[in-house]
Amino acid sequence: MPGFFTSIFQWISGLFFSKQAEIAVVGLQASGKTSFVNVITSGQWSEDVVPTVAFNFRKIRKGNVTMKIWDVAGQPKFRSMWERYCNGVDAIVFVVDSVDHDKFNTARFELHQLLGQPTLVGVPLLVLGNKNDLDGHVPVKELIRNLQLDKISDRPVSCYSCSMKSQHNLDIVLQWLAGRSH
Ligand SMILES: Nc1nc2c(ncn2[C@@H]2O[C@H](COP(=O)(O)OP(=O)(O)OP(=O)(O)O)[C@@H](O)[C@H]2O)c(=O)[nH]1
Ligand SMILES: [Mg+2]
Repeated sequence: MPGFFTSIFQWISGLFFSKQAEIAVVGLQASGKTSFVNVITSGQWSEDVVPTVAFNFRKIRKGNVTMKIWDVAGQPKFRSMWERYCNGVDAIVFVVDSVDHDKFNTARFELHQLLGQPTLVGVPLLVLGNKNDLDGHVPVKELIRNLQLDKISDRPVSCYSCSMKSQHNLDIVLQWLAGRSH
């Protein structure tokens, strides 16, 4: 019976205190965007993820926060779509494969190109250095340097090292996202 009253209380407080956050997840192909969305949605890690074509849309509820998430494809032919999905969101999540050193230059170029769009001025940015379960991953400090995140001054910027596979740091990532809700 106490469980019943707790559920009723949670339902009622959800009605009065519910918040929303709309989030766009972008980054180069195979950086782990879909894995990120899968893990935070279902808590399930899987090696078998197919490359995204165009985009996936997911809606999830974490506590009293409902998140609408655009998981946008990262292959070159889809990158011109990123701006459209980032326009009007509460946060942009840019996922980087922190082991794939050869792609840091391209990631930096695409990120700064995106942030240079007049429609996206001021939108908060979260950069995730993913795959830190693997040897050779770069730490946050190096990622900040490689992606020139210190040159971004027109919006709040955060950067975390994480792993979708081990779920390392996903708690602080979710906290950061919940902090963008309104
Ligand atoms: N070891 C490890 N592998 C990961 C991690 N996250 C994702 N992967 C793997 O990286 C590959 C690409 O993951 P996806 O989630 O499909 O990447 P994506 O960014 O959505 O790729 P596109 O949809 O093509 O843009 C898959 O084989 C995943 O299993 C991680 O944290 N650690
Ligand atoms: Mg994908």
